[in-house]
Amino acid sequence: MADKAVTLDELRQRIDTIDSELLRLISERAGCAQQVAEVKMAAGDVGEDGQVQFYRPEREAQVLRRIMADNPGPLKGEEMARLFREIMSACLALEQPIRLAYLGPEGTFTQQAALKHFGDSAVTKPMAAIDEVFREVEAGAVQYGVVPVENSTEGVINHTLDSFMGSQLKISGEVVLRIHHHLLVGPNTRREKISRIYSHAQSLAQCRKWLDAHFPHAERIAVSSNAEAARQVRTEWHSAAIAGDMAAKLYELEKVEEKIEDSPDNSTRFLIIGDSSVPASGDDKTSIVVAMRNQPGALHDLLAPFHRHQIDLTRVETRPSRSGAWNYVFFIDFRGHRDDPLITETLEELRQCAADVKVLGSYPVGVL
Ligand SMILES: O=C(O)C(=O)C[C@]1(C(=O)O)C=C[C@@H](O)C=C1
Repeated sequence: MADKAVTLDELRQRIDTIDSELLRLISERAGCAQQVAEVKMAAGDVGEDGQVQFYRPEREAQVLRRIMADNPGPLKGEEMARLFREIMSACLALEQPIRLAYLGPEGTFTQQAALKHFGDSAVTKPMAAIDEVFREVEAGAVQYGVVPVENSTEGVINHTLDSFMGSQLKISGEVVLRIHHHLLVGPNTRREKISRIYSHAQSLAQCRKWLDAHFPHAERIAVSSNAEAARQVRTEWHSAAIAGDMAAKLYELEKVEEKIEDSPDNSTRFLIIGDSSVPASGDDKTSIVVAMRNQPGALHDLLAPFHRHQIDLTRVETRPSRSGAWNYVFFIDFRGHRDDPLITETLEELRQCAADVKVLGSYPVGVL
């Protein structure tokens, strides 16, 4: 005879017991975090900004990596890490709530990236422009800033690279977000009436083929952000916006069509900027900006130390330097931490041939 099937009531009782256990364990963890705060304060564990370092990016990356590696399933590793991300975010808020500025307005992908990286307990403040995010952090009004730096289809965000040139801020983390664009309309708009489509220029470019195929005659209007596009179309019955989930939710728009981006793996990388250096987490990246003398073979000289030491370059970008016409600087990202002896040696060799080398920061490779 087959085993008696488990009933819904029995399963719910089991879930209740497990939830009580989870509740106890999460509370115990939160109590530990409170003690961590006391230990840090007693030890005077201050960073370069003179403040106690409650937020520890390298430790958070290690916690999340371990959770993903040990996850037994059936939940996916990423899903489990997201749950732990929120637990840690709430634990950090008990130590001291973290304050962030991001490229706004509310509802942008940058806000989504900020919450993905820091969790929902972070206190966030939208800024109107990338350089304002830098200024807000420099002024000490917030501890960290979140800015976009490159998109997989549209390339680098020059404003962000240029802002680093005149700033002493360091990179303390990165977060990569899959970007899904939707065609959104307000409550009184019908699809066949759409004659204008608003979005940020980058998003219009990322959906160009889809727009050519489905709305070849609609006027495309570039505005300052996707969230601004979403705000605008709420009251325009003949208009649609291209924006993401956060903006759709914030402005209560209807999705006429989902995931209209031309490239299925459209993603944007964001940087976390702050005052303090981050110790090694075990899987790190370093970003530097290098000014080369204007002479033949400069690019070769620049890359040679990396090649010699077999260092994995993940990005090389060129930008005009601000010091005069025809002078360029290189933004370089590579695997490894500035405290690794191999990286220290590479940077030393680089300094011998470069006019200037500035380390923007070593930080954990994005986990989520
Ligand atoms: O380990 C620490 O330093 C903590 O403060 C604890 C904790 C956590 O909840 O695990 C919380 C915040 C930090 O950013 C890192 C980790």
